[in-house]
Amino acid sequence: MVDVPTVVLSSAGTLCIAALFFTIYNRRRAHIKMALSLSYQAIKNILLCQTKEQRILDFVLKNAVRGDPQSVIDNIDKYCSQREWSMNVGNEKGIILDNVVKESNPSTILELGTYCGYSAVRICRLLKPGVRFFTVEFNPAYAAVAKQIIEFAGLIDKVQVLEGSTGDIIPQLKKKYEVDTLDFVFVDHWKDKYKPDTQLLEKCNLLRKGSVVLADNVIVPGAPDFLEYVRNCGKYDCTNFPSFLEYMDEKDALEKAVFRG
Ligand SMILES: C[S@@+](CC[C@H](N)C(=O)[O-])C[C@H]1O[C@@H](n2cnc3c(N)ncnc32)[C@H](O)[C@@H]1O
Repeated sequence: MVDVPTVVLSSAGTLCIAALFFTIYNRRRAHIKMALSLSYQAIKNILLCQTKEQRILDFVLKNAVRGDPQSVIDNIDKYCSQREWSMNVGNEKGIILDNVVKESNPSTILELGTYCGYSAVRICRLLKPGVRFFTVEFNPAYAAVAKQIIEFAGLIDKVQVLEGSTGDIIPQLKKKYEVDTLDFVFVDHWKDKYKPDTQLLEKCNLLRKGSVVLADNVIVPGAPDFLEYVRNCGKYDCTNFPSFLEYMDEKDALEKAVFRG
């Protein structure tokens, strides 16, 4: 015999659980999609005995034009939008990055987080001769792929890939790399390091009045402590550039913080 109160209660319970899952999915949609995509890639890596970054490199070597940075960028975007999601800044935010680089016309640039070298190629293709560009990466496998991609793009003379953690390398920039101050910093490494590394740049006197700090992914994965700091510490003039997460239909943004000196 059907027990009506039990059926009603269990249906209500099922509905509540479904609503809860739906809410969590909606709030964390980008994170869930990324996690699913990365799990699929991890299985593919094991089956093919090759990393995704090596597959990106192979695709570039096979399809892009040697010495043509734009064709390198286009082919990375093609691979990552059509085949395997990757954490490059991507084309939509890349256009904002291009505009901020062009308008600040930098002579000395630091990038925190190289990965496969996509943004390094993207930035360096816009730079006049003689500009110094340093990019920091602590994963040796990523740094090796980045160097090959940068070399293929014809930009190896413009770029110094510094292998190590940002916390170790930033304090060495003045003495070891003869950097006076930085005109432009692209912050795109692990999000919990955005705020401490920005403060480290200040502490090491690497920022001057007008230095531009441009941070990616301030919405997804998000860097709330960094945003709170640059917007409220009184040392920066901030502008937010809303956009979309690389290769996904999810809102993200870049934050530009100009040091007041
Ligand atoms: C989002 S990816 C960089 C993407 C790249 N800027 C682009 O758009 O093509 C972040 C990279 O930062 C590196 N990374 C994270 N924390 C770091 C740290 N503290 N020091 C050096 N590299 C770091 C990671 O290994 C990863 O390759």
